[in-house]
Amino acid sequence: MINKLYDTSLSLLTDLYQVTMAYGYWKSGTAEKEAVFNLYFRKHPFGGGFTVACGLASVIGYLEEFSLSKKDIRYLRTLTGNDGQPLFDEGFLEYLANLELTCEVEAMPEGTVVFPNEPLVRVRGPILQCQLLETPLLNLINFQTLIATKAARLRLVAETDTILEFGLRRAQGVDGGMTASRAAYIGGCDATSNVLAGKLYDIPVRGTHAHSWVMSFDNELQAFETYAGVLPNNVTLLVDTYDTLQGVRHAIEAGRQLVARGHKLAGIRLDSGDLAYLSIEARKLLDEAGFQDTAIVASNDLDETIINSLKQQGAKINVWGVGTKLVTAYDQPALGGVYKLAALRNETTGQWEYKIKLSEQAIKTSTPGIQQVRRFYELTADGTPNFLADMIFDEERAAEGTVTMIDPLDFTKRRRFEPTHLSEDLLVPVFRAGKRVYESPDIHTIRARVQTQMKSLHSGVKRFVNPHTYPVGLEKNLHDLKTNLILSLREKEGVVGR
Ligand SMILES: Nc1ncnc2c1ncn2[C@@H]1O[C@H](COP(=O)(O)OP(=O)(O)OP(=O)(O)O)[C@@H](O)[C@H]1O
Ligand SMILES: O=P(O)(O)OC[C@H]1O[C@H](OP(=O)(O)OP(=O)(O)O)[C@H](O)[C@@H]1O
Ligand SMILES: O=C(O)c1cccnc1
Repeated sequence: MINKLYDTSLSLLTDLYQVTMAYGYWKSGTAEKEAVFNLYFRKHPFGGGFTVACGLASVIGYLEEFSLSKKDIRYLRTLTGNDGQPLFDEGFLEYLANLELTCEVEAMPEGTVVFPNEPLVRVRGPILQCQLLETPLLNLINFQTLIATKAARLRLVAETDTILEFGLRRAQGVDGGMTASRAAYIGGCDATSNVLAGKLYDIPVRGTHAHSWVMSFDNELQAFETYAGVLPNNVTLLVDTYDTLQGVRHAIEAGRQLVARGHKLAGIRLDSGDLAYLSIEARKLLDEAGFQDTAIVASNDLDETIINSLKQQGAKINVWGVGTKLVTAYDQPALGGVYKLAALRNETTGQWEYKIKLSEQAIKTSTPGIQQVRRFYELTADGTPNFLADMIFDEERAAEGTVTMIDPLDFTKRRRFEPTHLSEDLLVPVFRAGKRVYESPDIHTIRARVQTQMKSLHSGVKRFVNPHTYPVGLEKNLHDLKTNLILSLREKEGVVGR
């Protein structure tokens, strides 16, 4: 998908330090060592209790296209160190020029509801390759996941109302706008004003008109009549250019002419003032004039908090136009996803060596292992799954039979699940030996997945204020492995430090 936007190789879309480390691995003869990296985040965005995974389609596009072009190599050749000498030698550049990805990639399908510390993507392969992918994978997953989550929050408050994404004009550049439009649709918006996103991603496009249309006429009524005459099948009139309620009366007049010609007044749009009061008054005027089916669209710096408040005030708004605060994730501009080394194969013994990054903060200590996530659920009376808990386990050390899941922040909190318990493993194979083995569902299917996943989440987890923490634990073998690694590392580092 991103490759549709850029007519250039994106293989250098990485941080320099990934390339210098790759050089280091190559030079020291460890480039082919088999490694496992997990991509995960530590904290839900927006103070929420859930996150919606998004961006895998871009990751797949990136990985499938990965190949350093002659121009890429020529550029790398120009890079110099602080002595003015080339950073990389020719042998390495030749290695990169011929590099084909051979990694295995597992990932959560887009639209999956995910939780802190769960791998959204797992990459296994030669460490040099895994390392180069750190930055692009984070770039592609972090932002899209953030926006899909924001949109899912909007969907929660908007309930069955229509949400239009209007963000392109204030998005973070071209790519920010394009990927935000896609992620916003996946998260729960119904359509976008972004025409290129409509074309490239098959998202429905919708829109009204701007104040300039009204201002370009001698008077508002003339502007409305002309618009209705030109586009009788797409008439949503912006009524607040001069006086909102007077604007509604003008819209009704233009609407009557439309009806006389066999068309309808689809909507009016409010873009300023007290949206609760104005929508209630506008609704009365429209209903009294027989325009019960005419929708009231509202826009103006909306977000989930304002929409929630407007609903509580009894606002009569059916369509929410949300731009800036959605596509820029205004209140939290980044998801803090990270990509950490979790295991390295010892070439002599053939065994995995588990890796961990220690931190003063327990939450920042990474979890080792070739991780998979098992989601336990039950079926409610109407057959809807009800998610109970997620268990992170090491695929190569999974316990047989009854499993014990341990809360990573409090080892005394444990849950047991019988092997017969309903469950689903969330990471699916995406690449095998560098070849794609997974077909991304179409965007509408991904969007529908978000809503079915959200239905399976307990309402407390979806609450905005002090949400309930969904249980995510480590399977006992993985918990023990992690604890022992921490203890032995502390001991080792302590000895070195003395
Ligand atoms: N009844 C309401 N309750 C809560 N928030 C509201 C209500 N009505 C409008 N808002 C929000 O309050 C903010 C008001 O924006 P602003 O200060 O720009 O006022 P305005 O009347 O829209 O002026 P402007 O013409 O400059 O856009 C917007 O984010 C809007 O969505
Ligand atoms: O407020 P957002 O959520 O970003 O939604 C998009 C905004 O873009 C348009 O305004 P415009 O760019 O004409 O400027 P305005 O902010 O002065 O209305 C539209 O009228 C909305 O107000
Ligand atoms: O179509 C609209 O009403 C629209 C589009 C972009 C931004 N604001 C409004």
